[in-house]
Amino acid sequence: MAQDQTSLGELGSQRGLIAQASLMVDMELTPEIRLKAILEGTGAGTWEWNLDTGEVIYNPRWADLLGYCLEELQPVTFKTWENLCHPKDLQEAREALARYLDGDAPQFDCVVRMLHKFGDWRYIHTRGTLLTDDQGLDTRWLMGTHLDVTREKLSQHQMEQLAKSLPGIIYTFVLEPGGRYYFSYLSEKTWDFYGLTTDECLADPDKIFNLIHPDDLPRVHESIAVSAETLEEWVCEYRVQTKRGSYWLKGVSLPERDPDGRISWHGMTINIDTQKNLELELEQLSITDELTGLYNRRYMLRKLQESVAQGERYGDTFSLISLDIDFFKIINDSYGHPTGDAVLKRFADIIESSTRKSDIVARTGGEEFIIFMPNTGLSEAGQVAESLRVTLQTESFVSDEGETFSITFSAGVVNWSGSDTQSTSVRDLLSACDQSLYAAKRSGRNRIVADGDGE
Ligand SMILES: Nc1nc2c(ncn2[C@@H]2O[C@H](COP(=O)(O)OP(=O)(O)OP(=O)(O)O)[C@@H](O)[C@H]2O)c(=O)[nH]1
Repeated sequence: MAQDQTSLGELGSQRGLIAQASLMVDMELTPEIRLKAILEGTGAGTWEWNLDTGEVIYNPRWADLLGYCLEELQPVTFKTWENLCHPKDLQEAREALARYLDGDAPQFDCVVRMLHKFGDWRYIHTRGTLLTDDQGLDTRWLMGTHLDVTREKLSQHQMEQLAKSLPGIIYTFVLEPGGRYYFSYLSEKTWDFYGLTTDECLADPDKIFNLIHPDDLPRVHESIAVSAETLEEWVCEYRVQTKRGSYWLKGVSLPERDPDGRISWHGMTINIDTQKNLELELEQLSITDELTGLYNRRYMLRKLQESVAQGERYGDTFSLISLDIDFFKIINDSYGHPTGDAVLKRFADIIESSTRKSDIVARTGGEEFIIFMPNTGLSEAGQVAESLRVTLQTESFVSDEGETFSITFSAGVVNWSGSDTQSTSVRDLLSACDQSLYAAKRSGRNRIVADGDGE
C-alpha cells in the first residue's frame, strides 16, 4: 500500500474527527471523513490484510467489539484474528475466503464466533473485498468490516428453537401492492407438512398453494383478500393433498400494512386433520337418521331455512313432498318391529332411487319423510310423488316370518317461491305441507294432495 494513503486503521484512530468537522463550517468533507462517519454509524470494526506481505491493520473499533483496546492486542498480526476466532469456525472462514478469491462469491462473507475479553463468544459478521493493482496498488489488499451480530444470531436461534417446539409452521407471508406474493420467513416444519423443503417454498410460494385442494383454494384466496382489505385476522381451514397424504390444515395470522402498501401476515399453520375429521363425523351424525342413513329432521329444517333465505334474495323456488306410510302401526303389530324397521329402510331406498341427486330426502319422524326439491314447481313435484306412489304399488315386502305384503303412503305437496310478494316462513310452509298430507289421509290414504287441493 502506498505510504501517503490513509489506511482505514488510521482513519479509525482519528476519534472525534466528525464532531470537529461539523463545527468547522468551511471544512471540506473529504471521502475519508465521509467513510469514517459511515463506519462510526454502523459500529463496524475495520481490518486490512495485505495478502502479499501479510501486514494487518485493525481500527480501534475492531478491538473494541471484543472488549479490548488495540494496544492490549499488540503486536497485531493475522494470528491475532486467528487466535480469537472459534476453532470450529476457522475452516468455514477459510472456505468463504477461497470461494471469494476463486471468483465463486461476490464478496468475502461469513459469520464466525470470536472470543470476547469477558470469555463469551460473540458472533462477528465479516465482509471483505479485494483492492488490486487495477486500482493503482502494487500489492493485494483485502479490506473489510467486522459487525457484532450476536443479538441477531441469538434472536434467530431463539426463534428457531421456538419454531421447533411449536406444533406448526411459523411464517410471514407478504403481499405486495402489485399482487406479487411470497413467504419472507418459513420455519423448517414445511417438510413435515408439505414434503417440501423450506428453501423450495421460500423460492416459490405456489409450491404450497398448488397443494391446496381445488375445492378449498377459492375460499383460501377469498379469505386472504378479505383479510388484506379489512386487516383483520386471517383464519382459514383447508385441505392439502401432498405426497404424504391429504389432510386438513388451519392457518391463523395477523396482517399489518407498511407505508408502501405491502401487507405481511405473521402467523402459524397447524395440522387439524384428526379434530376436523372428528368434527365432520359428529356433524354428519348430527344430521343423519341412524336407521335409514337419510338426513334427519334437524338437517331438513336447516336446509329449508337456508333455502328460504337464499330464495328471498334470488327469487328461487322449491317444492316439498311430505310422505307418511299408511297404517304403519298395523305392519309393526302384524309382523314385528324389526320388519317395520326393514320396511322403513327399504322405503327410504325406494324414495332415494326415485328422486334426483339434487333433491334432499329426510326421515323427519317415525314413518314420515320429506323430499326437498330445489328449482321444482308444484305440478312437477306432484308428478314425482304420484310416480313414487305407483312404483310402491309394484313393490312387495317380506316379513321375518316370510309373509309378503305391500305398503302405501299418503303425501302432501307444497311449493315455495322467493318471487312471491309475501313468501311463507318455514314453519308455515311445513304446516301447509302437513295440512295437505292430512287431507290425503282423510280422503282415504294412498293418494297425493298438492297444496291443499282436495280439502
Ligand atoms: N318399526 C318401527 N316403527 C316405528 C318407528 N318409529 C315409529 N314407528 C311406529 O310407527 C307407527 C305409526 O303409527 P301411527 O302414527 O298410528 O300411524 P299409522 O299407523 O301409520 O297410521 P296413519 O299414519 O294414520 O296411516 C307407530 O306404531 C310407531 O311405533 C321405527 O323407527 N321403527
